[in-house]
Amino acid sequence: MLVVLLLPVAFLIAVSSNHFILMAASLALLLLTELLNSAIEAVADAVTLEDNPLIGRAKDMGSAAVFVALSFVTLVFGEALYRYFVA
Ligand SMILES: Nc1ncnc2c1ncn2[C@@H]1O[C@H](COP(=O)(O)OP(=O)(O)OP(=O)(O)O)[C@@H](O)[C@H]1O
Repeated sequence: MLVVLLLPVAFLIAVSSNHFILMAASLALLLLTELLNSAIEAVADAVTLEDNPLIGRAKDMGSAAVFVALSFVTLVFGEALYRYFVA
């Protein structure tokens, strides 16, 4: 959802085609990690819904991957918005 909303924003505030590609790539990375995290969660829940330290670890690492991708989106879009509105 966030990805769909931010893509037109990227198109509007990008200063060059390469800049737009960087922003679109950061969104694609976020979408990829979200999909893989959801896949890990689905497989983990299919294996067992009971408490299991390894499943907990797998889900934590999936969430951490999403956090890393989200941080990158924040960095890329933060810089672009700063450049557009302030600089
Ligand atoms: N079967 C399990 N065994 C041990 N720990 C679990 C198990 N299921 C979930 N957990 C722990 O609870 C946390 C939250 O799990 P949950 O399945 O709700 O994922 P989530 O990160 O909330 O998912 P979403 O990305 O949809 O918000 C996991 O990060 C993990 O630490």
